[in-house]
Amino acid sequence: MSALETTTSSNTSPSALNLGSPRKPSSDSISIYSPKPKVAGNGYCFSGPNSGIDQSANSITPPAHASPTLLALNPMSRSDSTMLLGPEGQVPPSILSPAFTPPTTPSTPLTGPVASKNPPRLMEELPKVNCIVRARIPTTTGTEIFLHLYQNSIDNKEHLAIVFGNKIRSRSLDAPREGETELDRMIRGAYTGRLFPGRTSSRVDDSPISSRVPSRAASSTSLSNMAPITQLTTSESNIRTAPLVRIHSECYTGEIAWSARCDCGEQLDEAARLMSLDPAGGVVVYLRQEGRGIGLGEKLKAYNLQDLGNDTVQANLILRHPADARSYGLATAILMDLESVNIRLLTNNPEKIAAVEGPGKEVKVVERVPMIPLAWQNLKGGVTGKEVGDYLRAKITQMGHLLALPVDGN
Ligand SMILES: Nc1nc2c(ncn2[C@@H]2O[C@H](COP(=O)(O)OP(=O)(O)OP(=O)(O)O)[C@@H](O)[C@H]2O)c(=O)[nH]1
Repeated sequence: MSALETTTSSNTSPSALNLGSPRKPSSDSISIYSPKPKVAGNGYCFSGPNSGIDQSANSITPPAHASPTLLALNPMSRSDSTMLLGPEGQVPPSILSPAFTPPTTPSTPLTGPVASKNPPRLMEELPKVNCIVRARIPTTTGTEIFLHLYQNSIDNKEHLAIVFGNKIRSRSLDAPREGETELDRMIRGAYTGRLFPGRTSSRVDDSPISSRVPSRAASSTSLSNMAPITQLTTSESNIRTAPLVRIHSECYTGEIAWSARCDCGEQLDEAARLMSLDPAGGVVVYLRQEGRGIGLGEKLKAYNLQDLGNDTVQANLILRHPADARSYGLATAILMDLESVNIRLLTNNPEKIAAVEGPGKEVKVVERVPMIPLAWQNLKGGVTGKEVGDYLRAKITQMGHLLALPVDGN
């Protein structure tokens, strides 16, 4: 199913997929922890020599780039821990991973001003990015998008920019490459207008007017679903011309596997819908930061910990990951490459707003556009169920997301 279809997760309730509901930790579930730890002071130690656990791993030291959330919620420093608890009310080391697994996207210590509950991890220097190919994608909704594939100087992942509208261009893509022919340029997508059989020049849009990229932005399609906006300081005209931007972290489960544990698929669809209607165009910067940067395997472990009664933040911490292992330097660099430096950012995440602006304020968020879950607006197509409700609540209460809980508390 296309990520742009608005019905991705709508009718997929956990019960329809025969998923069990999360269990609260009970004395029964505690008994599965093996070997049984012996409490020593505030920590644990093992009596058996074959525990298989590195003793030094029993004290949890947050990684260097851990956000203050991690420090605050470090299970061994919390007297009121509500996490998966051992017999003495503490986290049994048998469920702690023996070592911290580095996040998949590098992050660096904080340098910028603190503007949110979880201060942003700003890279001291922006990574270098290079758009190596771009292609037109006609989509199932009728909107045409231009998919830009990026290489970068800090990881080997293929991060993407999904561009809506025909005003936004990549500087690195358009730059001439030594020795290339016009055909080479067209093959890598460095052309203006659109391709058609027999086209010979990349630079001149010699296509018939009737075949130019259709724009739904100019149509009279209703914007009634559009979320209310929170205005930041800048002139009205700046806001009107700034493209709508979504910095979206990869979520295999929410975008491909119909998961109703999160609203990621819904957010991607909604961002695409809004951008397809916006006269200023839009960009989805799609970062390969699965599981808030911890990777799919670790996220799946986190889901099991959530079914054992922990919330999304606690599960990460038990696995010795930061609550959020992402950084956004790549997004900043990609937006600069797309010459989109004044942006309207679709997010509820205060950390993302501050971080995407970059260490030298290379990008400016002139407006934040909230992403209110569709179900909370009584709109169709939203993800519903206990798991997504718990997840959204934890993002508000634990991660400071700028979202008001619905009045009925669901
Ligand atoms: N570790 C972990 N990652 C999750 C979980 N649920 C979703 N994710 C990942 O979280 C990322 C999406 O982040 P969100 O917190 O939804 O959104 P955000 O980007 O911080 O904020 P918004 O811009 O407001 O959506 C994706 O990479 C998902 O794979 C979870 O329970 N645990």
